[in-house]
Amino acid sequence: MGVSASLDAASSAFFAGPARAKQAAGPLDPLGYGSRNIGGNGDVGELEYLILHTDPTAVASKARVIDAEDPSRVAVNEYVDAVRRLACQVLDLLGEGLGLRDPTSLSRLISAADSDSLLRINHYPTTTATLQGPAEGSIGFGEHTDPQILSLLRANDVDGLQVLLPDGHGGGEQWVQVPADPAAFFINVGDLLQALTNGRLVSIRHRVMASTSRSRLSTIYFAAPPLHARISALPETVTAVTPRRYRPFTWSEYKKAMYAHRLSHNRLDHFRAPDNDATDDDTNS
Ligand SMILES: O=C(O)CCC(=O)C(=O)O
Ligand SMILES: [Fe+2]
Repeated sequence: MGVSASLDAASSAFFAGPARAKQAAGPLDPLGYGSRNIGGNGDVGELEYLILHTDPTAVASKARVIDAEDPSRVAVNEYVDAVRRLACQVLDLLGEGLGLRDPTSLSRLISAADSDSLLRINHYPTTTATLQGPAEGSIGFGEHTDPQILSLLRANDVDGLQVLLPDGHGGGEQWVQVPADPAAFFINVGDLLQALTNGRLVSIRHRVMASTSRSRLSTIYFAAPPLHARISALPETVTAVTPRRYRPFTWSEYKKAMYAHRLSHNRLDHFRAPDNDATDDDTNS
């Protein structure tokens, strides 16, 4: 069985298990098992999920819950190793594309031994699997941007993911369905990558709509820097015409802002460079 199939099998078995066993992986502190409650500020969704820290010691202690048969937690560790390598390759290509003097400066942020990266496994149950059951068209996972650097999402063949495309032709912003493709990765720019590239790359708003008939299983690797990492626009992205948009901050500071607000909040707004406020697109009316 391939790396992805092994993890999917372990995840499906975990979510199909008794509530008591799932609760044993929680409570969210903030990592662990959660259900419906998807934010500290009243955000709810029609899903259950498991969040694991990706450092090998944390995987060894927490991944036991989805990998009970396997004492070395092979499924989770192998998956994390593979997606971390893929994330580094994507970041190196972006580094090249952006013309960075050191194209590896982005990937080095996430490959540090103390990186704060996470693995999140979401399970969106069907109507028959839940007591109340989601109504067709209800929100599975509310709109948000991913806060980290890069997200690598893989899901089964059940649709639901949508992205908010900016107003291109005067018709306003539009939610667009991302067709499910179990063989593909959906790669999301996170808020930190937007800040690091001074807004050249944009963290896109997305959400998941619930389905009543088939359950969606998605696995997302959130590539993050170490907590103390200083996030500041790469010098190559700051020019006379594109002045610094955000003040430097640490990932730890950013996480605090994240926990203080609702999921849908635009957290980067709190980190705007002071002298850039007047020149920004949305404040110059
Ligand atoms: O489950 C999905 O397909 C997306 C969920 C998501 O956006 C997230 O966990 O950040
Ligand atoms: Fe997300």
